[in-house]
Amino acid sequence: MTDREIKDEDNQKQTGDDSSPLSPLRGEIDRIDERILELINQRLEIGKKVGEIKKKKGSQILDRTRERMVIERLSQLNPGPADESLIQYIFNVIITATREIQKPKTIGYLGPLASHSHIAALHYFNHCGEFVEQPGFFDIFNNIKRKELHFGIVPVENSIEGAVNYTLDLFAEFEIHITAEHYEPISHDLLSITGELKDVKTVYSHPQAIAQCKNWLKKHLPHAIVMETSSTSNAALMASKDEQIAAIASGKAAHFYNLLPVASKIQDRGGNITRFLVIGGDRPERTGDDKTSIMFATNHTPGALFRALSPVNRAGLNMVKLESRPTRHYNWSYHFFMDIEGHIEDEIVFQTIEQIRSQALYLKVLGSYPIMAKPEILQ
Ligand SMILES: C=C(O[C@@H]1C=C(C(=O)O)C=C[C@H]1O)C(=O)O
Repeated sequence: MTDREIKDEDNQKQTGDDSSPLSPLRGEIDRIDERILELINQRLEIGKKVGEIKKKKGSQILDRTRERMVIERLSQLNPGPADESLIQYIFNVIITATREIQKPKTIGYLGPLASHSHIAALHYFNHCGEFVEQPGFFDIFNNIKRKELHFGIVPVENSIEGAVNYTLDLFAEFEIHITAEHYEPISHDLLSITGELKDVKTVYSHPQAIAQCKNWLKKHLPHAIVMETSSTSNAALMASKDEQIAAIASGKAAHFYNLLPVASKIQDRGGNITRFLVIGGDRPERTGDDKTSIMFATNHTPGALFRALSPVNRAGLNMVKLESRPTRHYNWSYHFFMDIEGHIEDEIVFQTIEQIRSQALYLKVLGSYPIMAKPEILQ
């Protein structure tokens, strides 16, 4: 019997053998889950029909008034013990899925399956939509431009490693706007087929993940061979083919590649967060708590950047980010990427950007979108 089969049997013993007082209750839960599953799918089928009628009538998919009524009615009907906020949370997800199925949006992410970009996309879009694996960041931008994708999600900054230059450079190359920002905590698990430390002879992962788990590996797997892969999800794919290979990858990769955790959260340091940008789709309306991203280039003359930044200071706006990247047209000339608080529809933001434009060689507004709170994470 393999270790995995023994683990499965242990699980069964804990949960499903006939003599356990848990088993009739677990049986009931299974049957209730089947009914919930069937009802969710029925609701989605009806959603599709509603969508067809709306398409014929030329009406909008989203009907906020109706959505509010649905939630309020259920909150009133709710006999408990489910908390009102739980009911609202669950039905908001179901309603989003019912809306999405009427006009599925396509979302591009850097693959393969279970990459950090994929996980960020699933979290940001609440698992609703068609998630399309892309071979590179360039393809995400290019396919949005060609209208093959509605949205894309790309990393722009990591709390430990800093700016993701490749993404910044693509904003210079493409006329693609930012719709939202999303912070994704990055955590590493060690995954393998058996989930047993003693079976692990080789560890695969992306160099960055290996570096972030160095001490753990030294302590728990001092003799293992460590091999680099192009992504953590590629490592998970390798581990799914050989019992002696373990991958440092996200916990979610276990689910996609049918792996078990040997150990969880093995990074030497907590607080690793990546900021992603959602690109494409409609331009978001002003919410009152927004951020505007711009990029510009200045003359290569003394004080040019200082002059370009002075309007921000004069207007009393909060500049929350400034990055520079070589333009790659002329040596020592730079693109500047700046985030300021406020929406381009705020008069003061608009006027300030126009003043920067008058000082710049060129300026492009990348988008105004709601500010997301940075998550506080502990190891
Ligand atoms: C299904 C509909 O489309 C959307 C989804 C809704 C839902 O899931 O209840 C409600 C309103 C719409 O935003 C509908 O209009 O009834």
